[in-house]
Amino acid sequence: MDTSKLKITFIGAGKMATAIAGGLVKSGKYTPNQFTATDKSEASREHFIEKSQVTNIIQDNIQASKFSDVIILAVKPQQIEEVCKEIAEVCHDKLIISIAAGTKLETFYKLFGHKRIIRVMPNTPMMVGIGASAFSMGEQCKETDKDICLSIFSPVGKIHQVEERHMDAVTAVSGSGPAYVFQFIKALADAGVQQGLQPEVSLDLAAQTVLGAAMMVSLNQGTPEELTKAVTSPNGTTYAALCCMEQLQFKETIYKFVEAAANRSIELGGGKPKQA
Ligand SMILES: NC(=O)C1=CN([C@@H]2O[C@H](COP(=O)(O)OP(=O)(O)OC[C@H]3O[C@@H](n4cnc5c(N)ncnc54)[C@H](O)[C@@H]3O)[C@@H](O)[C@H]2O)C=CC1
Ligand SMILES: O=C(O)[C@@H]1CCC=N1
Repeated sequence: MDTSKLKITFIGAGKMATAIAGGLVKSGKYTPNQFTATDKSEASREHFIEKSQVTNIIQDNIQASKFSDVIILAVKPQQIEEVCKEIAEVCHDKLIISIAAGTKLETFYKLFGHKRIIRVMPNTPMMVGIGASAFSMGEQCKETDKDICLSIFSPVGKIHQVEERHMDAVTAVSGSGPAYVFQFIKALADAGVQQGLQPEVSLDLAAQTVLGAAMMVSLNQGTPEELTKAVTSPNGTTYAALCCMEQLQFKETIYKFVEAAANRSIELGGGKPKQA
């Protein structure tokens, strides 16, 4: 679709809005002047301008919403209600996209008095064009609204449509996921230092290893099981490490922290976390 005339406003110009706008400008699919952003914090406004190249940033949410086709709600879940109540009067004819964790479509239907809402869960690697997002469509969205959503999130990564009941799981896997991977890279690099490597060499080897392994899965070079097998020589070094991982219940540990994130997403949406 032709997105060259699309006007998009971010309400909240924090880390995630910066990643989306910055990634889209870098992709060349959008120009900085197609975006407007608002933020109450001067530090956030300065950071957004520096990282995204978008300079059209103000403090007035109503003014910023009035003249845009699409409003992306990028404040914390705790600020969503206040912000929606503030801008609802100028958003009757606008496509609303929320990226807030937990907050349900049903909540937005009540706050805006219409159902032309899309709930998206993106992640920060959008900033470098390798994001992972999923979305659920509100009941009054037009087919062209889906095209608009794809035109915003697909130039900077992969995107899947999911049923809204799966959004808590998406949030726990790919929304929060970059943080788990950063922790893994840091721990792998620190372990290398413990084994005698220089810190910068170890960090580079760890990050490049995660990048390469993820690319192999992403490019369908094999399933994670097959690819693991190809690294593992009988009674070799990888085998020794994998035995240790199993003993330490590596997989079960991951299940547990992903469950903690999903439960928090359920809570943020006003629901009751599932019992383990
Ligand atoms: N950071 C991440 O990796 C991801 C975040 N999200 C969601 O994105 C949303 C934003 O998260 P972040 O960017 O991390 O938070 P952030 O704290 O970096 O950004 C939120 C911004 O909203 C501003 N703000 C607060 N009240 C406002 C108001 N009334 N009007 C205008 N601006 C206001 C704050 O000053 C802040 O700069 C959250 O709802 C979060 O659940 C979703 C996926 C990933
Ligand atoms: O931590 C959070 O609540 C947000 C949602 C997904 C990633 N960051």
